[in-house]
Amino acid sequence: MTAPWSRNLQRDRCGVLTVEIEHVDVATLEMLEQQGVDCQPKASTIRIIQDKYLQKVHFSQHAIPLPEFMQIEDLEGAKRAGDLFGYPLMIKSKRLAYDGRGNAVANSVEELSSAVTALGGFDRGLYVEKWAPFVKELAVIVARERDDSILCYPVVETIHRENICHIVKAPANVTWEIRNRATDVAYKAVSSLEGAGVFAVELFLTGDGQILLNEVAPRPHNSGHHTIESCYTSQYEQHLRAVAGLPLGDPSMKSPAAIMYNILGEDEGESGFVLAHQLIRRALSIPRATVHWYDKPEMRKQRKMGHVTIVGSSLGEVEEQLKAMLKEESSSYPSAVTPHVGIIMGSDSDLPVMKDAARILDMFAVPYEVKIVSAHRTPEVMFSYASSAWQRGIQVIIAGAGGAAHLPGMVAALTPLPVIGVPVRASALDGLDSLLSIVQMPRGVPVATVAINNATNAGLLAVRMLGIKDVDLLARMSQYQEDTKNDVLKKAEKLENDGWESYLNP
Ligand SMILES: Nc1cncn1[C@@H]1O[C@H](COP(=O)(O)O)[C@@H](O)[C@H]1O
Repeated sequence: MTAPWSRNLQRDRCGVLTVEIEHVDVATLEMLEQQGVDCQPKASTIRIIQDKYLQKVHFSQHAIPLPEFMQIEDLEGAKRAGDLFGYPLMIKSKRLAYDGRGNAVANSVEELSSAVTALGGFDRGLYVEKWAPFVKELAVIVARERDDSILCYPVVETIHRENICHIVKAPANVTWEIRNRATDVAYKAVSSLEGAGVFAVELFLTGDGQILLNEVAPRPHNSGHHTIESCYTSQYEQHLRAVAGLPLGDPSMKSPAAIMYNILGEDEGESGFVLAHQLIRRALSIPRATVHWYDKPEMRKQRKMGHVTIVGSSLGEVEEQLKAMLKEESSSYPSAVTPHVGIIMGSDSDLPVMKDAARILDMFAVPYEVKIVSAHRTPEVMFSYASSAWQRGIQVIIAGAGGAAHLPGMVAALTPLPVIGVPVRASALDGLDSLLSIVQMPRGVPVATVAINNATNAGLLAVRMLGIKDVDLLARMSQYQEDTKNDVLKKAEKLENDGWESYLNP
């Protein structure tokens, strides 16, 4: 196949690779210019990509699920579409529709003609779409090689305000099944097109779990800006690799979560610049935030002037930091260090035992939280704690309880995180009751159970689990084992040298 975007690759004497781009849309040009690329595009375009109506026809021919649509040429046609699809009705311009431009909603038949006028009239080339009852908007950046091989980036959630992309959350907070479905539709859509490079596939998630294709942008896209900081290969690098016929890079995320916030012009002119700079100042005080300023000469309301990406260990964490950044009076930000381990126990009477897990985590400098959560006395608290822990960035839960110790098992049933159970000796049965309550879990819901009252081992096991993706932590664990061994060797030597009687009565 031919690669529509690049035919001539040249390397100058300094080794700079020039990619001659032949087919490019206006948004790509803007994007490349923002990245400091000098663009001199040729005039030719690909119809299927430039004309959104034809693009939709193309996708429907490939049985890719999308909202119903039809072309309109006059007011009568628009009214017929309204009768067929109902209101609100989405009216779109076939070309040059992006960043909120080229879309208008008619809420009733009376609003049809003003919506059409707002789009520049029927001569612009319009089509209508049945309103998609979406609960979330998702997007997938898909990279396609010159040899047609395809790689997909993680599914993200895009949040729009007045039709303009406002926030992107990566990965999207949806089930694994929905992520797979979204990736599948994105993959099929890009497979049905021609060309090499990255494509942004915008999708609707409906209330009944359907994924509908909204639009495909054949270029790096706002929904992929986060990849610069959060993925092993940014969408820009990937785009160049793809058009240049070089091997594609790894599209997976190197940080568990990222949030991207578009800096939109809040006011015209100088006062808009002042407001944007205040926001940037706040963004710069967030430890893992990166500011991108596009250096556009003119500030206009709602114009994309730059963006901020915050990466972190969970969506909950980066969302909190973004929230703080957007509060104008805010001067302090939630620390980048969120607890990695949750230590929970059924009662404060368990604390003398459970404190040992906290001591170990302190020793290894692992951030943690300690809470009282009872499966029987505060079941609602237990439910919300366990079901939100993952999103908040907790990676391991240590749960201790005595007697009818149901806390670890119930928590394990409510979270995909590993749960370590500590049987606490709390009753007349000497802890055997809690040991059996914790260890005898049904198949499918595992709890790693330590010995009665041995919260120390729970702490150590949590450190080992976290060490899987933290080489420093694993090295410290190895040192701890070395120190423990040396302690024993020293004692053995002393016993050998002093004899047992003076060892016991020094
Ligand atoms: N199983 C259970 C449910 N809610 C609390 N417990 C456990 O009951 C024991 C006695 O709690 P308390 O001292 O508050 O009476 C504690 O070990 C506590 O984990």
